[in-house]
Amino acid sequence: MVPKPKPKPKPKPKLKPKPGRGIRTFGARAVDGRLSRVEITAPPGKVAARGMSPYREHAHLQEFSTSRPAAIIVMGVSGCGKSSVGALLAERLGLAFIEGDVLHPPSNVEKMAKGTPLTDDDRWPWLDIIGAEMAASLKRGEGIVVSCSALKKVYRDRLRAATGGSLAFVYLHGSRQLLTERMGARTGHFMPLSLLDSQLATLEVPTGEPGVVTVDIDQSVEGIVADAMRGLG
Ligand SMILES: Nc1ncnc2c1ncn2[C@@H]1O[C@H](COP(=O)(O)OP(=O)(O)OP(=O)(O)O)[C@@H](O)[C@H]1O
Ligand SMILES: O=C(O)[C@H](O)[C@@H](O)[C@H](O)[C@H](O)CO
Repeated sequence: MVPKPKPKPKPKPKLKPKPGRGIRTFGARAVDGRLSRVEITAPPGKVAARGMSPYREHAHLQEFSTSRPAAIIVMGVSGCGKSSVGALLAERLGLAFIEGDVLHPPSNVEKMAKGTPLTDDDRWPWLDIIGAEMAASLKRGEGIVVSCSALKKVYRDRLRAATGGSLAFVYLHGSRQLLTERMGARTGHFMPLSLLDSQLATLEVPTGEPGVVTVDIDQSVEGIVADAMRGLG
């Protein structure tokens, strides 16, 4: 009896990437003040990797529609330079700037002007107005810089929640002596120097919280803004 020839094993199909489908990876970069998620697609069969030269020339950068505008709060106690730094930072980033003090209910400003520190209950409505303004900007697809004391962690967390969590803080840090000098030299502002100690006592330093850049204010406004921009990345 002649043995039957064994059937030839079928050749395994070669794994072929589907046309046009490279392997994708993601990164982030700042474009015109917006934090953008970028897609890097390598040609079929290659692994995409940011900065890896063999594939770099094939890499295809594509901005995603999920790119998020930047939302930044410049924070700290009275007289630390929030308004001066916030305005210049916004200009440098090409973003709008909101002076948070103008959003205080008039009763809050009257209270501070009389030398009485604000309470949590005074600040909640104000923080909610700031949060709503920032959220509205982001919804329109616009980045925004706001000056706001944001002295306690609960206040910052409320602002983070209002903006969907994508909020950066630039914390302006300075000595009591320097703050006293700057507040003392300032004229025509409702905030009396006598409230500085209550501001410092209320401050919960944010260093170490996510998205916080701490900058020393013992330098020019330009220097502070340059440090802030480096820290923001
Ligand atoms: N880096 C700096 N060097 C010198 N002077 C500064 C600097 N930053 C701010 N100033 C001055 O210090 C004073 C306080 O600054 P600014 O009003 O910007 O602080 P602020 O944090 O917005 O204060 P507030 O919260 O009380 O409104 C102003 O007179 C401002 O011109
Ligand atoms: O939370 C607060 O106690 C206030 O926001 C103050 O910080 C002032 O608004 C500001 O500093 C103006 O001088």
